[in-house]
Amino acid sequence: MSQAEAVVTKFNWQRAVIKVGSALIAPDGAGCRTEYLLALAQFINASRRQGKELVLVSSGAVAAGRNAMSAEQKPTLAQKQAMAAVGQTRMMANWARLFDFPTAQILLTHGDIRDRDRYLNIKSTIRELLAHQILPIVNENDSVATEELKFGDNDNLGALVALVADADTLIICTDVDGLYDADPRSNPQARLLTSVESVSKEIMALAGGSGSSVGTGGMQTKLQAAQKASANGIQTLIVNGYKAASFDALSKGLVPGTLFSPALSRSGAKKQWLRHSLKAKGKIHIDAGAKQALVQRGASLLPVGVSSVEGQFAAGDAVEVCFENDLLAIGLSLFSASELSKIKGLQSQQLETVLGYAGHEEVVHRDDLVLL
Ligand SMILES: Nc1ncnc2c1ncn2[C@@H]1O[C@H](COP(=O)(O)OP(=O)(O)O)[C@@H](O)[C@H]1O
Ligand SMILES: N[C@@H](CCC(=O)OP(=O)(O)O)C(=O)O
Repeated sequence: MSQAEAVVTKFNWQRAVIKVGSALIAPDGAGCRTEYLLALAQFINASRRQGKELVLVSSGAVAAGRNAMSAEQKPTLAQKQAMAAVGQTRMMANWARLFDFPTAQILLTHGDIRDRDRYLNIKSTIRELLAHQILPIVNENDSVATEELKFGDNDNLGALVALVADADTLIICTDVDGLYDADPRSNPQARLLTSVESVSKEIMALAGGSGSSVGTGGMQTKLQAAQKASANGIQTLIVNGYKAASFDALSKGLVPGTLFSPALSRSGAKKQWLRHSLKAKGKIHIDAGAKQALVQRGASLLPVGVSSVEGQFAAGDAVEVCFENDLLAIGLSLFSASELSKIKGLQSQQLETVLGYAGHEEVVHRDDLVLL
């Protein structure tokens, strides 16, 4: 399908994670530039003015720090980690120049996402930054990531961030127009696929590795990310970040590259995850006022509406939310059963005195709650 036909596809979104590859940050293979980031920054500005929310996942720390060190053509892992440590601050300064609102840095390892407490903290941090109109910029914490702690590539990190940030869309900006039926660098006859319903084995087989000197993973990791996102009800777009026209199209709700459909709705995916992947560890019984807030207003569950707690669960565990013994919802509790027993029925401003620390205001945040 031609590029002209490609822009006919439309898409809707409200909260997106935009992943930017090293090639856009460091088009010369080292250092960082704003040349290819201006159109993206304009898109971010325009989208925010429309009330949409964005999180950036930015690669490029290693490339941005490359010039600061004398290293061989093929640096060792330790050298790359040192380059990332230098480059990360340079890259953040480069991003900050593009926006007249605050940006925030979040560096993650795989271990952070696997650890329940850290996972919840990352989730709350992103939520809070978005609520304050601050742009979170995420990268892998390259200086501390060892093999077993590594995401390895920022495409898969992008999919996980989309999940943690509760985004509906993942936009991967790279140096080609989207997914082709063969690597376009080596096959000039390759054709662009404008939409993909499901990331099947056949689709996976189309992807090759990275063609650039700074990229990691090539199209393979982008398809893995699209697969992960799709299974979690998140749509993925792969677009050419070098072209300002890509961002013009995105601003108009048009797809300038390849659109991967979600396998199910976001709420359906959440429900499946909460019901089947996570076994509920306990029950929270709520009063009539809380039931009304949850069902009619889609509100978060606050301690004031909790009447009793059943079972032993830790913060981050899945729990059932019940009203008069009817199962109403399932969600992730931000408090352990013992903490919740102490704060049930209390107003938000009383929590700190009882718990001895200022914690979450909600027991179950509405983003982590599915009505049944
Ligand atoms: N089927 C394919 N369609 C498009 N690009 C492909 C395909 N197979 C391999 N590639 C390569 O993937 C590269 C993009 O991945 P990568 O270099 O890792 O970029 P980034 O730094 O944006 O993550 C393209 O430049 C292209 O050479
Ligand atoms: N964390 C690394 C990025 C690794 C990576 O996935 O790069 P890319 O393929 O350009 O998205 C860095 O900041 O250099």
